[in-house]
Amino acid sequence: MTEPLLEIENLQTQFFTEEGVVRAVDGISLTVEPGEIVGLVGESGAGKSVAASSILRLVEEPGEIVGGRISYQGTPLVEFEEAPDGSRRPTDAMLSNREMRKQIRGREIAIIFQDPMEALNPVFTVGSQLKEFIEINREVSGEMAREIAIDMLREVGIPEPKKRYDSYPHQFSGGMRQRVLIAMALSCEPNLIIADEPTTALDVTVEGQIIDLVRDLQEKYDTSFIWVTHDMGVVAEICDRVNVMYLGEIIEQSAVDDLFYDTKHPYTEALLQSIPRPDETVGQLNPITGVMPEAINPPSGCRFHTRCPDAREVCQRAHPAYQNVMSEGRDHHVSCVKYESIGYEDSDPLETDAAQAFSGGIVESRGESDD
Ligand SMILES: Nc1ncnc2c1ncn2[C@@H]1O[C@H](COP(=O)(O)OP(=O)(O)OP(=O)(O)O)[C@@H](O)[C@H]1O
Ligand code: NI
Repeated sequence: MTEPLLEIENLQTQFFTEEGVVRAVDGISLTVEPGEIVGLVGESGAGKSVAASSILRLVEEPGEIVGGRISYQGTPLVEFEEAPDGSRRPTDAMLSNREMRKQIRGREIAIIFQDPMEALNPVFTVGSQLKEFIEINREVSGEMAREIAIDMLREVGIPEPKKRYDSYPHQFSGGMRQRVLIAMALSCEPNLIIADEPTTALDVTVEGQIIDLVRDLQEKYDTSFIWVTHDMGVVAEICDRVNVMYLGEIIEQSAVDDLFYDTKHPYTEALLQSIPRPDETVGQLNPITGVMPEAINPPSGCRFHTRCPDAREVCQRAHPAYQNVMSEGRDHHVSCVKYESIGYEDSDPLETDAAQAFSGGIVESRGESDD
């Protein structure tokens, strides 16, 4: 087997706030193989963006990566060891901030954010920003960088790229701006692009066009992607493998078809139930009941037990192990008490929002964060 392009082991990222410690990413592990599109899916607040920015060590204050390991082609981007006094410190091998900036960001791993207006400066032309990015990250300048920039604009489907080079970001539509960001990410020919909900702000037609574009470019350049989304429909269209996140943890991970056709975790099941289908009216949709609890004080045992239709008494005590249960010979990881022999079968059912909803009761949102 070839070495994975990116390997994340037991990554933990926390925010130290006045209210307490937010365990935004709480021990996730995943790999990205060369040429693969790996999905990271889950509801708002699951920790997807924090996980994505941790990879490039772009976590903002008061956040900090506090544990685990990330390696890119064998080079440690994040790595800790125990100091003689028992505290935790970065290893000598872990890249410095300067090395991250000079060697990794942009050149090896690029990131595309949800909001192109935030990434593009409104006072400079689209072309000049793309050109500058190319000059900083590749050993080219002047006319050569300009030509590469125009080629990239053409490559991502911007019509009349020579003319549009001199346009300002506000003269582009949302979809076109997102194409510019994809051009920017691709322009340094990175091996991995992290795309954090790049199509969420776009309408469905434009979203479809961007997804087609990414699929074509992926085939042409063999770039790997980590695709962050809350939309299982997008996962089905674009991903090879998927990680499902809930409250800072990955609770299921498998090949995309196995996730859809051999679903193991009740949370994944609930996410799949909530995808709108053309043959169903909105009334038939099955939204997931309740809201995700706060990461600052997650539920005991299985973190999903408060909303799980299958929850039993044991689920509020036992934190399920993350284990490989296989789908027809392929790796399929899940953390759910049902797959352990710790007495799920003999345990009494729990009254949860979801259990009530499934028996026809009225579901009340238990959201407390907004009031
Ligand atoms: N700067 C911050 N300070 C404190 N907590 C933060 C900060 N940024 C993120 N968090 C917390 O970290 C957790 C994970 O947030 P994150 O943005 O990664 O979620 P997400 O899965 O990307 O959600 P969305 O789909 O809404 O983008 C949340 O509980 C969030 O409140
Ligand atoms: Ni996010």
